Amino acid sequence: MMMMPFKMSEMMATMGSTLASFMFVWAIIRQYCPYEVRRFFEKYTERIMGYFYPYIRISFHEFLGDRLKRSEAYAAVEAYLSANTSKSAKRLKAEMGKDSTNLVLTMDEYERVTDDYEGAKVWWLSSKVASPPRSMSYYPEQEKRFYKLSFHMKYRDLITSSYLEHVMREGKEIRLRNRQRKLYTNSPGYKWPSYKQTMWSHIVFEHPATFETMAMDCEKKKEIIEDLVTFSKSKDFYARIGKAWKRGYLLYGPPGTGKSTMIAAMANLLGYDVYDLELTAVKDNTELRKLLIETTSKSIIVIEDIDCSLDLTGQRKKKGGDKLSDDESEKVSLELRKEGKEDGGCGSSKVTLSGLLNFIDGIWSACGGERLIVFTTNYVEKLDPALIRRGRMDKHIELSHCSFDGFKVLAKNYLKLETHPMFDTIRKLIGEVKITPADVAENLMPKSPLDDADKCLSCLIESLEEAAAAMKAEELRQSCAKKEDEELKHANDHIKEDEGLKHTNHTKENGEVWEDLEPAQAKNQSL
Ligand SMILES: Nc1ncnc2c1ncn2[C@@H]1O[C@H](COP(=O)(O)OP(=O)(O)OP(=O)(O)O)[C@@H](O)[C@H]1O
Ligand SMILES: [Mg+2]
Repeated sequence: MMMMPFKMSEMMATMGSTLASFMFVWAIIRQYCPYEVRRFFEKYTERIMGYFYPYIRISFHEFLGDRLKRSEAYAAVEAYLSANTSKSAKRLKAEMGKDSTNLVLTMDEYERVTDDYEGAKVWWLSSKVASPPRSMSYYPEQEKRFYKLSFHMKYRDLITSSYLEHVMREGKEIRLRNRQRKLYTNSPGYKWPSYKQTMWSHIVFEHPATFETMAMDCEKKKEIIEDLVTFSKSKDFYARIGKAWKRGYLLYGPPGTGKSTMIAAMANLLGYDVYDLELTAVKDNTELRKLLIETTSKSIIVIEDIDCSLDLTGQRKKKGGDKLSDDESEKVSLELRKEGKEDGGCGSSKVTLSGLLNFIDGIWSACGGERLIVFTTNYVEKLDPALIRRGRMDKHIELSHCSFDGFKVLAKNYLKLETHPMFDTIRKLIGEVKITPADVAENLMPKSPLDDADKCLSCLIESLEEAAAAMKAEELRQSCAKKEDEELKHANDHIKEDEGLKHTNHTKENGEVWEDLEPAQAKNQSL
């Protein structure tokens, strides 16, 4: 028993010196050995350490295997750490954020930060390893970045079930908030070369329109905003009622009333991407379905001017307007193909109404979820009722001529005016004439640096007066035309009456006919 302390201290000394020599060897290996040797030692030291080490470690690699796509989990961790730990980290990396307006700070390489979650302490390390150069590799760099999460094994359940879920959820939300939104198109002019797998091409979506800047009735605006926000928060509701999480909007009204502007405002309100679908460039229903599958969630699929996009009956029309038979249609198709005109370009689409209906609410339409489908048209009455029935186009929104409320929004946007002595005149005139918000906006736009608010408002009043005069002249012309029509009709009726008396045909019971006789004379003859 007396020997124990001595033996213990001796043992400790031996262990210490072994560890020191091990560390020394390890330092030399790290410094001078080639990658393969280093990796070999790393593997075995990690295994040995694993037996004694009370901590659990989880790695999140930026690229998994040979995949070129960045790992979603890594990106979520990166976003989470940049938002939650950039205040505690001492070494940070700065990168330009979206819109190139602000800097985003993230942990620098080999930086370690701590995080607390329900009483558990965890450590995050940002690191990278050098991977061996591959003979067939396309990319020259061989650094693989990863995050390592360490925590005590007593928190295993808490961390693996709850903390990681929390990190992923928050990270994804932060990424969504910070991401550059995109405007996609399937137009052939923008198509990727065929080796690219996607059918959509995109640019950054930067439209500045918001509901605040939209000129329209305040109540209607509020209702639309509430509808959109409710939709975006209704994932569970849609799941409960067994309906795909999507909603159709039909925007209709004359040109220049803000249909396209409203789509941009919707995208900006909800933070969605926009897929601008050019139907005439879609070859057939199969291609339409492929396009649908390639859209992501949190997006708006837009078909503008749906009434003139296609003949959505599934059949081509002859020049005279009659439908072609299937055979004739196929013949035309072949001819067009021979002439090289039917290659997916405009006007050669074989998308049918049923294909489009399937696109909107067929089984495939449920993939992805959280999507708005928006149609715009100037002529709602031209559309097939099946296309716009509730359930497909759930909300019909009419965008109409500019009201005084609408004008006030535009005056605030363009001239920073909330009130002005000229507003009364404008209120009176705008109630009498039909003017689109686009026309009002054009009048309020300063045309030279010297144009002030008074000049712009006078310009608008002038336009409104001209429109009022034109409207009165048109009303007068119409009432004159109506009067003339009535007089003409009256005169014609008289003539017909006279002629009716002179030229009535009279038939005897035996079938003989007397013509050009007065009715009384004819009656006498028949007797
Ligand atoms: N309601 C509105 N609020 C604010 N600006 C508007 C509104 N309507 C039109 N504008 C202005 O007019 C321009 C044209 O509007 P927009 O393209 O949205 O009209 P539209 O209804 O889509 O027309 P079209 O039927 O011809 O496609 C926009 O750039 C915008 O500046
Ligand atoms: Mg438009």
